[in-house]
Amino acid sequence: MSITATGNRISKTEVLNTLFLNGLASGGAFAVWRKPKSNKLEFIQDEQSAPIRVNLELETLPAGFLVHPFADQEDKKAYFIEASRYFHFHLDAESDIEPPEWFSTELGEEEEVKAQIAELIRARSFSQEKPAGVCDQKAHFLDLVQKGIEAIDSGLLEKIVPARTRLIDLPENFDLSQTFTRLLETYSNSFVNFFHIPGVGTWIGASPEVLIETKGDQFYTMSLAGTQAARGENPLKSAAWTQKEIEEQAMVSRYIVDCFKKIRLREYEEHGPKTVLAGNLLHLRSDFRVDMKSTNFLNLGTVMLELLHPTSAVCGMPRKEAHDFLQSHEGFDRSFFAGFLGPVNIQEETSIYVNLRTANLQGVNAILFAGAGVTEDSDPELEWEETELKCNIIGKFLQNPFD
Ligand SMILES: C=C(O[C@H]1C=CC=C(C(=O)O)[C@@H]1O)C(=O)O
Repeated sequence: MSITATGNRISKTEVLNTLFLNGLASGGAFAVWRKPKSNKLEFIQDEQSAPIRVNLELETLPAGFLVHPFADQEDKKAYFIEASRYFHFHLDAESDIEPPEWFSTELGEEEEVKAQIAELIRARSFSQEKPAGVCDQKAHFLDLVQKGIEAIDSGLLEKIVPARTRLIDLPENFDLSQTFTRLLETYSNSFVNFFHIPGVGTWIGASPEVLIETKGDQFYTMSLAGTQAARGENPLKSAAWTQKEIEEQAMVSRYIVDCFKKIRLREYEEHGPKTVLAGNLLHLRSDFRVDMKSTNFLNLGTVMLELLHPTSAVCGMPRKEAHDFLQSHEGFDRSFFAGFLGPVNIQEETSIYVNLRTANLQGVNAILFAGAGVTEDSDPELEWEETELKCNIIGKFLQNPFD
């Protein structure tokens, strides 16, 4: 198989293999993603090998891809993949993809290419700067949830979102393009993403949660919480939510409204909550929209990014106490899990997502992450099961993408 001339029919797998191989072989940073409900696959590459960090002033940044860990950063900066190359194509168009000049890379046989990508991942995916910690003991997580419930009962917290990890082996014949393809197919409502920043991290995920989005004059955010497995013919219609889940999601909405209040923003639209599907899971979601022009908040993206992260969907309430609680008791570094990531100023849109349903590739292993919203009515065993479901979202496709 070779991709050479413009006008060639290029399959999805060929495109993905080319993007991953080019990106990993370049020695620089790159990201590949597809936004929720979109058919557009996007690729960005920064060929310089030293990672860049930038201030979070979204409106002044060039086109690029932002990646920020869960933890607050002393310098208030985030990693940035600046677009020295940007490319997109439509996934439903199997033909007539006009590959750009640099795309004309001769690839070998598909099996050989897969093996090369797997080899490069093994060699390049170690993160020296922010290796994610591993904490996968069930007993530890149950104890953590119990401590969270006690902290809520004592009045210290209203809500807490403890997380855990699961360490898995990547298969010998690990197939990154097929894994990514399966995520694209299965999670059409999610932000399917992969990024590699040399020495910093290599992550793959399918996030259902927008943190902030700006398109022209419009600003969007959402509150997402409550989880159950999708069941039956029409899972969206038949879902019933418990009081615990309704309150858990309402707290995330309240957190967003409190942020609006802090900046005296009074004109916003709130829709929901409604039940939404993220692959085989259901969540409760409310959507918020603000007209940045009529409210005279042209930098609302930047302002809200600072106020919202970490939301009470991934940390808890009140924010500081919840953050301190997790630092003291969780037992591992979340690294980029529950941080945020996404494209900035690409075709006048900025879309930043919470980094959920994600895995950190580390050589021959992957670390999966999942958290669960805990309120006073939580049952530790059920919260553990919820994290199992969330870990499976990425885990099953890393281990067996042909299933
Ligand atoms: C923290 C996670 O999910 C959040 C988003 C949606 C539903 C959640 C929940 O039901 O607990 C979490 O707040 C995760 O996926 O690891």
